[in-house]
Amino acid sequence: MIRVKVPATSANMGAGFDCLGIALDLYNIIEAEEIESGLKITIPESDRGYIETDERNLVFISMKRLFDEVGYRPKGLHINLINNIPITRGLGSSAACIAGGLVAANELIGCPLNKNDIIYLAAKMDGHPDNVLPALIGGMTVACIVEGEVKYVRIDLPDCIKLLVMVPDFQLPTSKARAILPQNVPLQDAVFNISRAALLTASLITGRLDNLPAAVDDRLHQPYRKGLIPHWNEIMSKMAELGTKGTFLSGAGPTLIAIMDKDYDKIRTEMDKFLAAFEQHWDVYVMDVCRYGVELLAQGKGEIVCR
Ligand SMILES: Nc1ncnc2c1ncn2[C@@H]1O[C@H](COP(=O)(O)OP(=O)(O)OP(=O)(O)O)[C@@H](O)[C@H]1O
Ligand SMILES: N[C@@H](CCO)C(=O)O
Repeated sequence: MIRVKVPATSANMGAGFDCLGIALDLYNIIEAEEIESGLKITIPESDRGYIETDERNLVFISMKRLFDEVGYRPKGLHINLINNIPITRGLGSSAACIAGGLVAANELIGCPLNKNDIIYLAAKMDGHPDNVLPALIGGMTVACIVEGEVKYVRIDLPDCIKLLVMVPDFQLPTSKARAILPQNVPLQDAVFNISRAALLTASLITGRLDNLPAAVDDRLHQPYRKGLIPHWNEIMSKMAELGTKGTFLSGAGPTLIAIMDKDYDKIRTEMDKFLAAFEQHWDVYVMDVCRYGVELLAQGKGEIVCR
């Protein structure tokens, strides 16, 4: 039996559409073993109706993709899923299936693929590397796909940074949140975003946290998606008033994330109270960045897979 622990992730971080991402201290566990025949997928009772338990399950699809890639045919497969990452909320639940499923399959058959093979396969499956890469290697990642390879840098953020993660009680499929984006954007909007994505990355590397509220601003996706998030403007104003270092839509939404460098619990309590006035229910968490990405769990100990 292989056990893999894979983190939630937040893509885009405002301006870095499809290229920036960060791993969060919140995990799913995938257990997998080869059995004599058939496919058996077990999931938590609370996920019934949300997650498929047949060949359409994304963990199975990802494992099969790796087996096909190396020409391996398992006799049968048992997959057990322990899920903590909210589904379809912009916290990389699908990327966790892809990253965790590929790593579990690779480990199950003696690691025929190396780290870079897995990163590329995962990015191809998800269509962009901004969730799967931090899920695999942890930290904050900057990445693009170039000629059959993912070119990337992994960044450790300053220790004082924690994230306020605000998860509403409704789902927003990535497919729906991508379908509303325009196919072309004005040159000024492209310049607006590349300048801020570069500023965000450079500021996080050098500790210039004062730049962050401006650096997470975006014109490529949030202006189109914010209509899908009730009370967007009020929430953004409140976050600025509380002195956070910038708030952004997590991935395709609907979760919102604020960067904090102090007063973590005070801000969480304030936001909890503020959001309670709205008709949707919001769960509000303070989360650390996950530094290591996917881990192989063996006898209670974690082993980092993608060093
Ligand atoms: N634990 C899981 N097991 C199997 N399938 C899952 C699991 N979690 C998510 N999925 C699949 O992924 C789909 C959600 O993917 P989607 O890209 O819409 O949201 P997300 O990954 O949570 O958000 P984002 O990509 O914005 O971070 C679900 O509908 C389901 O098919
Ligand atoms: N970059 C992606 C992340 C969600 O998969 C998006 O914003 O659509």
